[in-house]
Amino acid sequence: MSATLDARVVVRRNGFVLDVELTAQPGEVVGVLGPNGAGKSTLLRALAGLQPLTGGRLALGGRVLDEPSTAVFVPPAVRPVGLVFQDYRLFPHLDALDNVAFGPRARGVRRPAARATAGDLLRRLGLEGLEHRRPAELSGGQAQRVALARALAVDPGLLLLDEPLAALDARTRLEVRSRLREHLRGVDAPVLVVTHDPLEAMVLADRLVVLEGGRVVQEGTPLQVARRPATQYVARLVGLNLWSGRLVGTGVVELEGGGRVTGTLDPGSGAREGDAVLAAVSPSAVVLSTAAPGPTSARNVWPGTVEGVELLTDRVRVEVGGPPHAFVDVTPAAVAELGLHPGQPVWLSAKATETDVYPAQNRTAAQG
Ligand SMILES: Nc1ncnc2c1ncn2[C@@H]1O[C@H](COP(=O)(O)OP(=O)(O)OP(=O)(O)O)[C@@H](O)[C@H]1O
Repeated sequence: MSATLDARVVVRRNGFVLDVELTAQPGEVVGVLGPNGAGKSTLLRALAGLQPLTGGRLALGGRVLDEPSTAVFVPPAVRPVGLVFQDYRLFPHLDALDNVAFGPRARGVRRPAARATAGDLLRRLGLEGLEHRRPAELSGGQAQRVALARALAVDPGLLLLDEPLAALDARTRLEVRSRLREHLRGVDAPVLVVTHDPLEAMVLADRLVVLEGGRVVQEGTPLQVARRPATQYVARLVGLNLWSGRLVGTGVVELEGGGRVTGTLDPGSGAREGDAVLAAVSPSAVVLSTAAPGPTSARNVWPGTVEGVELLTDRVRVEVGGPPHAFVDVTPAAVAELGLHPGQPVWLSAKATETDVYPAQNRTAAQG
């Protein structure tokens, strides 16, 4: 079935308000990212019908599934929605084939036809030969594919996946992630993948929707989001320094927390003097020194104090209080040579060409 998802999901509960507009095309994979408590699960549950809307409207292919104002509510069991739970929730007493055949059976398809559909799906997902294994006899990655097959068996108009790789160990996750990406590419329905893992979202999704506090704070392709984070949360996820302020000259930003930075502003961005803008720079593009740098080509030079030193896999990330506050990546050798420690005064510099300046309201920009 191929249908467009068109929803405004409003759920009010115990002081928490989720209010999200969401559209997705057949074949499009949308990654929903957000910190704990942002409302990701609530959104997923609302789309599946496990959490009724308190406002708004949910339509799939023009058919209304939930609309409180008109008292329309299609119960989850008969919704054309496939859901893959984080822990898969396969029936332990049924083999893979009957787990997958369950959905069509529950919708009235006769056993031989339901099993034939299930067999086809298991083959498509590379599980031929495992039809008669029970969940306990499958690896994590195989169980995940059975859960995906089960969700696809009802030919869903919308496919939802909740943290699809969370139950796997780190080593398996890498392999399963690329396979899952291929499988999701072949689905002829809008697909929503909820995750708090940015890498998972970037790899699996065509488009990202970032939720914070029940609202969409950013939307765009993985590349747009990674290059131009709209909030501190997103900046942390994609590993960039992000400062907000106002544009006071060509590429010059007066920062909210004090100080100025000069960056590169895309002339097509439409930003004018006085506009709220963001400046982003990679921690690897900031240079740290213990003495004031002499003449330098870097337009941004400022003093700060080391607040923390953290070893990443191959680099050391130094947190420096400003203003502006910054994360700086240095080599482990540099930490030793410079004797970096908390409380130490240092100098930072960053080139204007490495500092990206863009309008703060980039939700609409990212959609274009
Ligand atoms: N069953 C519930 N009853 C009442 N409030 C709830 C319930 N489940 C979640 N909440 C609240 O709703 C808000 C959104 O929670 P939700 O689980 O949707 O966030 P999330 O983004 O999925 O978070 P996480 O990444 O931690 O799973 C939170 O404030 C949470 O405390």
